[in-house]
Amino acid sequence: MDFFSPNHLPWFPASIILLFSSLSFLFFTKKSKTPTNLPPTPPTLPIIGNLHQLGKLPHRSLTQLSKKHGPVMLLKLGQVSCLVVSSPETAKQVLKTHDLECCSRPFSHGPKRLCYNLLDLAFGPYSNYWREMRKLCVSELFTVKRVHSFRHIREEELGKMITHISQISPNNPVNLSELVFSLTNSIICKVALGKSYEGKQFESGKFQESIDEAMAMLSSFWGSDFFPYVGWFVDVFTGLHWRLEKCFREFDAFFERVIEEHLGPNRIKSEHEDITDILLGLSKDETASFRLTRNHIKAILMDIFIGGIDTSSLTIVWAMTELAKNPRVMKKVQAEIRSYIGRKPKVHETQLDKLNYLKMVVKETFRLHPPITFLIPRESMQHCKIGGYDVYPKTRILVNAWAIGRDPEIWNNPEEFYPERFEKSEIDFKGNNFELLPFGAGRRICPGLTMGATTVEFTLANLLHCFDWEMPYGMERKDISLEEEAGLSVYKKLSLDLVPIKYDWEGFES
Ligand code: HEM
Repeated sequence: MDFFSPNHLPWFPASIILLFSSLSFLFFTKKSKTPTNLPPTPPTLPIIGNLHQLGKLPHRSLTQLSKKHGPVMLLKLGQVSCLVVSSPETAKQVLKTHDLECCSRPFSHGPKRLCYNLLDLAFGPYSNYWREMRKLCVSELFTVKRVHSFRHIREEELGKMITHISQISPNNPVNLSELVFSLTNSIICKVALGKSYEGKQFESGKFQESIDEAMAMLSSFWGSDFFPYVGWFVDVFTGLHWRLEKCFREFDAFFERVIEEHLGPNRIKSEHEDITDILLGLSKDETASFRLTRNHIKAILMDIFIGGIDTSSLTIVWAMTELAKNPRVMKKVQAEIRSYIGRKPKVHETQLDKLNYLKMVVKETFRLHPPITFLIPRESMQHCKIGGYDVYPKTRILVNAWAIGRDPEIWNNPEEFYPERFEKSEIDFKGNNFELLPFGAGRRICPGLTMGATTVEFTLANLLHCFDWEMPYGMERKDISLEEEAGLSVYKKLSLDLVPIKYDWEGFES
């Protein structure tokens, strides 16, 4: 039969259509027959899915769920598919083997507004822009050399805190949670902005409250993130929209003032550049791959505030809490520091490398209390397999670093604070060991790792060198609370109050 003869011409297009529809039928039927191997999902409720199972402390609830359903689970959070991984092997697959497929960030309304339409590093999706921005930040702001150049700031601010504690009347407790927050806040303000701000710049009058509010906006449950089309109504109804707008305006006005001060004629040029100086300098570079605008600078400053203050301060507070509960470890780490430093009044940053047991104490603190328990959520961009299960694009991914740190398959007596476990172990927190992930790993690993770890070690070394720490009158060690409160980071719910006893150098024998 000649299909091209004029008599058969109408059949030709019809057959083509038929052929294509049969092929596509076969193709789709074949595809639907390919078994998709989705990870196990705990039982869901209509509409909300697994949201009701998150509870007040999601890192703990999801650890419990993973004990039942395994180290790879697929949750339904409203309309959003969310993969939760809770073992070193599966974390490695997300953060290393499939890092490229899994290194975007899910969209969220809080970060979008606070981080200038996601011009920042921490919450921006993976893109050419993000890669360039990360390169610029890593090579200009977060190098080891740069971290060392801010040493004078850490020394000055810590010196002030030690003097303040020394002046507390005998037997009076100090609120270490408040003091340490104020310390890391002053350090980050001076590093980023050149001077410390007490909070007068904000309506609340308290810097901590403004930072807390920003953290709340970033970690809040945004209805519109999980229920497209209708969720915005929940956000308006709960007042979140209004709070976000107010928080953004306050920070924006604050950053604007700081930038104006840096550009103004009255600015006294200091021998030390702060991060705003560096960014303003880079914004004049016409050869750069992209031109930094004010919004880029403000977005990076926002990341530094959000990423740098709470994470370091709450690690120091958790470490002091565990040490106060474990006098054996406290004495051992103090003996190490004091025998190495001798009668000198302070520990210098250059001496930290010799304090091996202190470093183990810090690792043990990160193991039990990683500040960002799920890291910052990631989002897959392409299909990949994690733990043998299919993961499709646009899946939100949570790595439960908290669960991994307490997994009895990996750690002996995981609930015990026992720094000696790191004595003969190579495990570190720099992103190569997936058993210990306080800073994450892969393309999105925390660029402030050196800055954060140095602040934590340096502060602890000096607090432990200069003072002995006793319990407040009428309180026993077992009364010290380990209760947590979850936000973007996991805090100690009740403040840590301890009595500082100035160390008696006369009686010291080295
Ligand atoms: C003890 C201190 C700190 C801890 C535990 C910590 C932890 C983390 C974690 C878990 C992440 C997410 C990693 C991932 O998604 O895989 C992160 C990202 C980030 N951190 Fe830190 N951090 C600390 C200190 C700092 C400091 C001091 C700064 C800045 C001055 C900083 C800036 C950032 C930024 C900008 C990101 C986003 C990186 C990206 O998405 O590319 N952090 N941090």
